[in-house]
Amino acid sequence: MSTLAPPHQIHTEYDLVFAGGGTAACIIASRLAVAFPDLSILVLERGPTTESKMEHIQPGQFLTHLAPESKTMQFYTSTPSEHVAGRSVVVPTGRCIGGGSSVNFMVYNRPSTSDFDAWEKEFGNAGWSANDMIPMLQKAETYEIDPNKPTHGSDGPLKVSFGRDEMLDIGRQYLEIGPKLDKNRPRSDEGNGLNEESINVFFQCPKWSSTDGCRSDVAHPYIYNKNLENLSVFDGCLVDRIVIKDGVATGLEYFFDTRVYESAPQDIRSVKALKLVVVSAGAMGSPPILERSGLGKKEILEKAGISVVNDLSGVGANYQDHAFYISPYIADPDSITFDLLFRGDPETWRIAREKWEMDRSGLLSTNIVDSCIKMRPLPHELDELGPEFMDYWNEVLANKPDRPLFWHTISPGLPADQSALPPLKFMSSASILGYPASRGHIHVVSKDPYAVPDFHAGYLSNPADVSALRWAYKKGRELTRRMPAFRGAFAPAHPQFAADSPAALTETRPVPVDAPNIVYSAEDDKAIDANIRQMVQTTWHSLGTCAMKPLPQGGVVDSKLNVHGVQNLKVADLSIPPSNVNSNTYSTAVAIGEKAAMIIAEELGCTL
Ligand SMILES: Cc1cc2nc3c(=O)[nH]c(=O)nc-3n(C[C@H](O)[C@H](O)[C@H](O)COP(=O)(O)OP(=O)(O)OC[C@H]3O[C@@H](n4cnc5c(N)ncnc54)[C@H](O)[C@@H]3O)c2cc1C
Repeated sequence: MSTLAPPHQIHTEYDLVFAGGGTAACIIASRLAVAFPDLSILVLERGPTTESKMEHIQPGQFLTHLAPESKTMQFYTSTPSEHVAGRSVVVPTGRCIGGGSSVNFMVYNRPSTSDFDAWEKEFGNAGWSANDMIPMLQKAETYEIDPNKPTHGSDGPLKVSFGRDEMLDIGRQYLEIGPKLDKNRPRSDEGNGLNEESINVFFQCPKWSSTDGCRSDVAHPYIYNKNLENLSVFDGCLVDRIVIKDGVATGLEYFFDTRVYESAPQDIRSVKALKLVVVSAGAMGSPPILERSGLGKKEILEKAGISVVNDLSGVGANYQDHAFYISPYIADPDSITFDLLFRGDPETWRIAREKWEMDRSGLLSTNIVDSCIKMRPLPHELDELGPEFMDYWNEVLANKPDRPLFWHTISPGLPADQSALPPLKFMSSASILGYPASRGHIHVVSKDPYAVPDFHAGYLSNPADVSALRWAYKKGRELTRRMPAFRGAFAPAHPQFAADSPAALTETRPVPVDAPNIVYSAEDDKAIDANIRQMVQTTWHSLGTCAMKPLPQGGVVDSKLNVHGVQNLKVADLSIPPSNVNSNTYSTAVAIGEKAAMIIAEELGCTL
């Protein structure tokens, strides 16, 4: 990590200037730089460079970025909330060139057709339906698993594969036991077909990595490996605000970020954008930049001492994530899991490094998710979810059969703070809520770009979300207790059931597949709900804070990504989805990046 003054030679003007150099930004900037060799493009990223760094190349290093002292992650602490047992949840986001793509867990998952269709039909955004967006997904990827599979891509820059090695045994057991336990949910070779057929099937989970054991970030294929002369991407540049004159965005003001360049002078610098400013700082980074520029809700800006340029009430509102609920179980000590790697065990790391260097195999060549299911209640299961779930069901899911309620896996290891864990091997039953009903916000509280924002994650403020995760707990537990590697629940992280309850955590060996399911009492359900509120955390899928909607509905950008009421200013990243997408969001950020590049290219007079 460099701590010297930045060596950058940043000119005073460029044609296009980007605030943020993450997933969407790298794609847009690269596509435009290739299409328009005469255009000068600048990307200012606050985090460090990622070029050729092993922690961004070896997939198995994903958890290292979440260490508290990490310089590649920005941590946002939410205000304490009664809905999560008085806790302040922490939401990290990628903070480096490549953004989330360079630090994420590489789980490959794609939205449902109805997710994109809603953006067009329900929010009036022409050009954003699934028919428009599926080609964007295809353009970006090479689906190494089967390049000819419908809706997948065959020659895009991002590689998708099952990784270098065979699945780890816990992933294999999940795929074997799941369909045996649940006859209505068979195994399939496609869980990402974006349609109804991909729901309620157990499938091997693809990864955003190549068969040669490397992470598929955006920074390497779109930026570093292309070496484009008209594209400058600079690290350690914290964008403070957009310069807006007479309703037109004319450039950016920025500092050199002290977390990357400790000794850099802290004077404010400016750069002109002759044609366009693109804010692409992610769902947590874009609203603060807009607000510091006077674009936001009047009352919030005035309270922060910022002059209002345009009263846009939607900036920073509508915050969404996918609530994540992990229930850890103890695994057979002979299982292969990530736990020793997570704990930093030197011998495990030595072997993993040797394997990766030898033939790109081993734990460092993979992530922690080998198999999964996108689960949706069947008609006869709806009663199990309770009455407070039904309004939500009718509104969000009932008429959209391609939407899951949650995504589920059982992972070999426990990706958590290791300092508090006993030296066991774990398997984690993990559920990610597809379309949480709860909403939060992120707003600035002052002009200072280093000031901690007012962030409220909003998790579980709607009881329907708790009902969904309660059901997920029960489903996950039934599957886990039948897996051969099961050696009992890790009780401190589970609901505190009464000792005489049939739900008490007494089992220490697997039960037969045809064993009866556990019957939970109303008291047990309360214990589960309390545990959900204690345990729920981020899935790192922040989105929706500069929603693409009409202004009267609280929209921030229009369907061409123009900020309402300002010329030459677009937002393009995961802040723009007006509604959520089923599960892991990298693919959606990629599709938005490809779409934004197309929109801007068309406006500049060329078809991509
Ligand atoms: C830990 C983690 C695990 C994840 N796991 C998965 C997964 O397994 N599968 C999946 O599909 N998705 C996953 N995701 C989510 C996915 O990676 C993100 O949703 C996606 O990358 C977001 O893309 P984006 O372009 O919107 O923003 P980002 O990629 O976050 O880019 C925004 C960039 O802007 C920069 N920035 C912010 N403010 C400023 C400023 N003021 N000045 C300059 N630069 C600024 C940030 O540093 C960042 O680099 C994960 C994310 C994280 C953080």
